[in-house]
Amino acid sequence: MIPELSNGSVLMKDPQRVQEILQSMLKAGSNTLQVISDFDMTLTRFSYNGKRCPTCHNILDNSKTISNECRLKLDLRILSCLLQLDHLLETYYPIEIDTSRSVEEKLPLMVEWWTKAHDLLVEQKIKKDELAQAVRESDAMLREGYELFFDRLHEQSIPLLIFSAGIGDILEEVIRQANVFHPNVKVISNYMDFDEFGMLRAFKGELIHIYNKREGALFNTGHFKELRSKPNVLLMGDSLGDLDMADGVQDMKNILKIGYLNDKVEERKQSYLDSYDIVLVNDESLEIPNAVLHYLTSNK
Ligand SMILES: Nc1ccn([C@@H]2O[C@H](COP(=O)(O)O)[C@@H](O)[C@H]2O)c(=O)n1
Repeated sequence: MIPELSNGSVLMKDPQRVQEILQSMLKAGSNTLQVISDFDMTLTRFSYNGKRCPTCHNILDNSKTISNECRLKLDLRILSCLLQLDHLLETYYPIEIDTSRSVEEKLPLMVEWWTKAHDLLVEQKIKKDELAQAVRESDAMLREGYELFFDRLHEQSIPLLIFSAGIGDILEEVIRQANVFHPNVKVISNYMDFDEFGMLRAFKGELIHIYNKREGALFNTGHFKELRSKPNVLLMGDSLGDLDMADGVQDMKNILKIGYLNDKVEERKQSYLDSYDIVLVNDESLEIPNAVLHYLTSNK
């Protein structure tokens, strides 16, 4: 067994099954492996020094660049938008992680959250060239060990699909500024549509939220067809909706699912143990995915 799997933050319902999946994937070889990962709160930290870290959406909500400009212009309408975005987070995030509500009950409310937030962002007239500074000034942080994670996947030519219900333009900027946006990384997410003056006017394509990643995966069959020779999947997520991210994979042989349980641990522990092979509780690092990748690529 991988020694790191004995860490205190690691929970497994069936360690024997994890061992079998790992052995089967090792035998198949790392040239048959692809990684599919969620972004917010999976590749990025959930908290740092006791303070919540921002999601892609929050980076814009909290942006000093954007809000300072609004203040300078004394544009109260835009300032009120920023307050409304904060209010949306306070209203809808507790619903997202509420274990007493079913997915069916939450789904329309999640669509409502994403739609209202995107409408408010469009109202703010965000400029494309403000995004890099908003990310630079933000508290967004990739999890500890991210260089090793991204660099090893790149060196070993293992494709990494980042499948996010966040904002693709922001997510790309975060990994670009961290110097890990390597050519083996592909992103499926919500992308901004800018007008000819570089002003945000809409979001492109179908909305991706936390409960429709299956549709998103099936819509992107082209990507998965290209990876037909890679039927072994390491999946990483932080919500139960992330479990659908590999639904487009062609002729899957093995899948190892690693789930970060960041919040409401006691209420959600059992459902995570029932759904993910490895559950990482309050773990702000990529130590376990890195140990798994080290194991799977060690005999190449
Ligand atoms: N207006 C919004 C909508 C969603 N979020 C959070 O973003 C996360 C989605 O991104 P993934 O990379 O995890 O797919 C989701 O968990 C929401 O909490 C937000 O902050 N603001």
